[in-house]
Amino acid sequence: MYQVKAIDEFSVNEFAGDIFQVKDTDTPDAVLVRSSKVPDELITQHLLLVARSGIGTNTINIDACTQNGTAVFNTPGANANAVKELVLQVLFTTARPLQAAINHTAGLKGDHLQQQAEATRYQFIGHELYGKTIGIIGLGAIGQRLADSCYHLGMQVVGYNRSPKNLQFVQQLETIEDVLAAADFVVLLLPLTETTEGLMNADRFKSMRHNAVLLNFGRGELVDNAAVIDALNQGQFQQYITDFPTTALREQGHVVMLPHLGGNTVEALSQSANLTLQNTRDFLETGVIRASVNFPTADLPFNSPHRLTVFFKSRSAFWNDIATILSRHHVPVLEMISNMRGEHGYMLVNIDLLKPHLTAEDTNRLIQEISSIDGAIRVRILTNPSALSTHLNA
Ligand SMILES: NC(=O)C1=CN([C@@H]2O[C@H](COP(=O)(O)OP(=O)(O)OC[C@H]3O[C@@H](n4cnc5c(N)ncnc54)[C@H](O)[C@@H]3O)[C@@H](O)[C@H]2O)C=CC1
Ligand SMILES: O=C(O)CCC(=O)C(=O)O
Repeated sequence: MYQVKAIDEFSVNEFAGDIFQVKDTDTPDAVLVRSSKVPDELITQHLLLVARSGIGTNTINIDACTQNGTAVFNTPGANANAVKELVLQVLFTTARPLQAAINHTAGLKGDHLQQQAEATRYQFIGHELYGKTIGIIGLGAIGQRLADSCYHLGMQVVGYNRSPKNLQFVQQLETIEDVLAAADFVVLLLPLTETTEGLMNADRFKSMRHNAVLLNFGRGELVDNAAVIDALNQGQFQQYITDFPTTALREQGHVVMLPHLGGNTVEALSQSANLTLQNTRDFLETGVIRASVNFPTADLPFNSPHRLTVFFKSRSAFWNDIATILSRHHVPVLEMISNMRGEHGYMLVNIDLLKPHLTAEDTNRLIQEISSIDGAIRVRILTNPSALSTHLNA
C-alpha cells in the first residue's frame, strides 16, 4: 500500500483505500500539494510522484525530482475559467467604482434616498471596457479564454507569448514592449521561471501608458516590487492589481492586493483535486503518464499480469540492455511503449512474471539488475490484480 502525504487541504480520504493511504510521513511515496513549497527533504528514494493541484509548479524542485526519477504532475486548464472570470470581475470593478458607490449608498441617511442618490451619483462616473485595449502577456489556457471574452466585450485584444499561437481574437505583437505601449490594461498570465522572474522591471514600466492598469495573476515574482512602487509614484502608469500580496506593497498608493484568489472557486478546486487524484492513482497503479511536467507521456492498456516501468537518461541501446536481462530471466515481453522528453525517456513494458515462475526474491534481483543499467533512474514492477486473477483462473 502506497503512502501519500497531503501538503495543504485535500479531501483525499475518499479516494484512499486499496491503492494508497494518506499518512503524515517524512518518506512518502507520493506528495499532493496545492500552493505550498514542497520541501526538498521529501524528495527521497521513496518518492514516486508529486501531484500539484493547480498549474504553476514553481514551488516544486522539478530538477531534483527528475534526477530522482520522481514524476511531477499538474492540472492544466482545470482552473483557467476561474482565473479568467476573476480577471473580468477586476476589469469591470476597475472601470466602474462599484464598491465606493455601494458604500456611499449604504451610508445615505434620512428620507428621499432616491433624490440623494441622483444628486450625488456624479461622483461615481466610470468608464466602459468597450473599445479599450487589453494586452495579455502569456497566451496559455487562461490568456486564451480571457482574450476570447474581452474580444466579445468589444475590446481590442493584443498579446504576447513566447511561442506565437494560432489565435483568432488576439493580435499578437512582436515584443512585450509593444504590448505595454498599446494597452490600457496589461494582464500577466505567465508561469514563474528563470526567464520570467522580474520580467516587469523599471525599463519595461517606461513603455506603459500613463493611464494603464497592470494586473498580475501569474505570480508575484514576475514583477519587481521596488520598481513598481517607483513607477507608480512617478505616474508612469496608474494602478497595480496583484493576486500575490507582499509586505513591500502593503499600504502603497495605487496598489490593490488580493489573497491569491484566481483559482479559488468550488468548481476549479474540485476539478483540480479530482485530476490530481486521478494522476496519482493512475501512476501508482499502472505507471501511465498522461500529463506530467517532467516525464514524457506514456499510456498503454495494462492487460498483462505485470508491468515494468523504467525512467531513464537516454542513450543508445538502452532497450537492448533491458531486453537482454528480461530474456536471461525468461520473462516474456507482451507489449511495450517508450517515449522521450528532452534527454529523458520513460517506458512501460507489459510482462508476465508467472511464466518463468519468478519468486519475490527473483523479482527483486531483476529490478536490481535493470536499475544498474547505465542511464536507469527509476525502475518499478507493477502487478495487475485483475489480469493476475484472470490468469490464475484460466
Ligand atoms: N492567480 C491564480 O490563482 C492562478 C495563477 N496562475 C498562474 O498563471 C500561469 C498561467 O496559467 P495557464 O494559462 O493555465 O498556463 P499555461 O501553461 O496554459 O500558459 C502559460 C503560457 O505562458 C507562455 N510562456 C511561458 N513562458 C513565457 C515567456 N517567457 N514569455 C512569454 N510567454 C511565456 C507559455 O507558452 C504558455 O502559452 C500559471 O503558470 C500560474 O503561475 C494559474 C492559475 C491560477
Ligand atoms: O488556488 C490554487 O491553489 C492554485 C492556483 C494557482 O496559482 C495555480 O494553479 O498555479
